[in-house]
Amino acid sequence: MTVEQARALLLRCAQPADAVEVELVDAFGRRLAASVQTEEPIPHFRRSGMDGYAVRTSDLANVNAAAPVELEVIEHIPCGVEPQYMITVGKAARIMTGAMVPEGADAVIMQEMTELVESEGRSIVRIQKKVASGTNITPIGEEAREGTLVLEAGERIGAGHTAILASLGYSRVPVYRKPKVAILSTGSELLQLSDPMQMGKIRNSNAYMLSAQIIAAGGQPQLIGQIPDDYPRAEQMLYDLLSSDADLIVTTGGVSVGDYDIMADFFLRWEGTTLFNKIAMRPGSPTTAGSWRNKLLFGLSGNPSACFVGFELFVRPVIQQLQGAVVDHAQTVTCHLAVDYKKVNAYPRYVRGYWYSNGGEHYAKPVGRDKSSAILSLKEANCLIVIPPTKTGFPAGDIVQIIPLDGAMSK
Ligand SMILES: Nc1nc2c(c(=O)[nH]1)N[C@H]1C(S)=C(S)[C@@H](COP(=O)(O)OP(=O)(O)OC[C@H]3O[C@@H](n4cnc5c(N)ncnc54)[C@H](O)[C@@H]3O)O[C@H]1N2
Ligand code: MOO
Ligand SMILES: [Mg+2]
Repeated sequence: MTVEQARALLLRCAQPADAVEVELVDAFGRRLAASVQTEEPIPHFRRSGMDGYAVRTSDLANVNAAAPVELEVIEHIPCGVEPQYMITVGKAARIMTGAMVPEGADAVIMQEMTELVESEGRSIVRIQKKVASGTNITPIGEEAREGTLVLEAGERIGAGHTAILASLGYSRVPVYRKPKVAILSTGSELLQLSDPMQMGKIRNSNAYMLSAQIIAAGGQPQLIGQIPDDYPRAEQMLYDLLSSDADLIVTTGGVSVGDYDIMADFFLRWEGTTLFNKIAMRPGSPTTAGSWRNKLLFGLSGNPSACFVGFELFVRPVIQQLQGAVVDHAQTVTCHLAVDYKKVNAYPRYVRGYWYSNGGEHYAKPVGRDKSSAILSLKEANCLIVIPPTKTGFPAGDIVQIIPLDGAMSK
């Protein structure tokens, strides 16, 4: 099965979770659970774009430096105040940026183009230049008419979304619930983080790496712990988790063909439907997944880098779709290979890489050690470079696609 086929199968099984309401200040990074329309036009009143004077341009039709026009200033209009008077022939109003333009006025002339004269207790503004009708006035509805769809369900709330929600009066926002993702690690070699090192054993790094990846994807990780490679115990634990309130279950380790690869056995024997247990890719070829009563169970590889890649390609899009995101395909960026890639591959390879721009072009190069068992190179990677199957490798300069790793598998 190809990566694309496997993703399509998984995404067919993932329905958005229910919605919850959160305070607007807590909504950043969450996904909207409802679309948002304007109730009023934006802006909802004619707004001045400058500090100056609201005028009738017909009063300035014949104005020039030799023949200035003098208008009587009948009102001062600060922001937030409704004007009291209409501007009629020969009149003007002092007005501030953001304030409501009075009836009758059809332009705002900026203060720097005018001169204010006080004469017999009256304020007179002297103008020497013409302005076009509409100058420095933002018309009603310039940005959006009443009833405009401004945000769609599933969009991720950023700073701009927050400004829109605030201006529309959303102190609380409907967002999708964070999917709960249970993480279970398998392996008799696994130590707790605080355990002293023992010969032949390792600490359980995958669970914590996955926890970080789940948070980055918008999910809520549940660290269930680790179990030895003991089939009856694993089976009991897995059915308990499948019946729990977790939205997804992710396991690590034990999916290959080894004597103690208990997850591979489980996926052969369980009551659920195994969607795939082998993917045409490296690393992570033994990545396995299935569904049990509409709940997905992922068996990711134990090898840290294979586990990482399996999560990015398959679990991340599911977590995103559970929050209403539209996940159609992995979003890739076209780059030049910055160095030769000479490894022979029978399958597409998702190489941990670093991508950057130089002279207006994007480049990507593999980082560190490319082995599935590697841990240290993971922190260097900001992308996965997609290397198609090759018998000869690719020279530097060739075009490749990359998948950015800044949480950007989909918009
Ligand atoms: N004869 C074959 N051997 C292997 C094959 C194969 O096709 N034929 N596939 C290889 C590939 S590819 C991969 S990937 C791995 C998959 O291994 P498993 O998913 O079965 O994982 P384990 O056997 O449990 O462990 C592998 C490796 O990862 C370490 N590990 C496990 N859990 C963790 C953890 N929580 N944190 C950190 N590291 C972990 C474990 O100690 C092992 O070193 O199989 C190849 N073999
Ligand atoms: O598929 Mo394995 O992840 O290459 O090492
Ligand atoms: Mg194994």
